[in-house]
Amino acid sequence: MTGLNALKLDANVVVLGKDRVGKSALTVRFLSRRFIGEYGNIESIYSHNVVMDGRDITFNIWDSPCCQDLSMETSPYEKKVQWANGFVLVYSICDRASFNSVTKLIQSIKDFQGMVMVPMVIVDNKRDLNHRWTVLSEEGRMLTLTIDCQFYVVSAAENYYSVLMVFHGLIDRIWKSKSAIKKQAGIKDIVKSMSAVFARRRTDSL
Ligand SMILES: Nc1nc2c(ncn2[C@@H]2O[C@H](COP(=O)(O)OP(=O)(O)OP(=O)(O)O)[C@@H](O)[C@H]2O)c(=O)[nH]1
Repeated sequence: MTGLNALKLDANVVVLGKDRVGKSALTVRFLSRRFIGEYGNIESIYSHNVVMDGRDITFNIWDSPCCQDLSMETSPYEKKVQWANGFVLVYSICDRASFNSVTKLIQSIKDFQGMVMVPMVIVDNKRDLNHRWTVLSEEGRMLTLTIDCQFYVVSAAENYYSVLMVFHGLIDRIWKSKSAIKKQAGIKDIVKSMSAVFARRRTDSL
């Protein structure tokens, strides 16, 4: 269960994207600061505690092989999406189809979560392979403008800090969205108790 108090947050994060875009590389880079090259096809949930901006964050990061991500009708996918508080959507600059699949993922997440504001970030990975690009970073930037989310250009192979920024940015979004939900729930409680008081007064005066 996720929770929010003054300085503590549990965040369930799902990393999604087409095959071989670097989902595991990105996740492992964040968790261990390392790039190990080959990662296999194992589905894993990693738990990781960090302190960010004075907040105690527990990340639960679900890294799964691609094909499950793109079979959007299946219930494991739906379950995963509903479990998440935030999403890292990855494409590779060398793979145009992976960029197109991010657009589909965004739509499916919105459909399953049914929320207006779903915290997500888009990651343009493998920037070290600039000579093999098929997707311009401007295209990724344009995509984020249409859905109000953050955009990161990274190379999981070459740089730890850019990857760290991805998870930093996402946690900020999750934090804000949870605070907004809490506030809304608070307002609803106040409205409920006021309605109860007025209803009681009406019955008393009859
Ligand atoms: N040059 C370069 N290679 C990368 C980068 N990130 C990942 N790779 C390589 O891309 C390949 C796929 O990386 P993975 O992290 O396994 O990709 P994935 O998205 O988890 O793949 P699936 O598990 O098949 O869905 C591996 O050979 C990685 O070494 C990067 O930033 N630059």
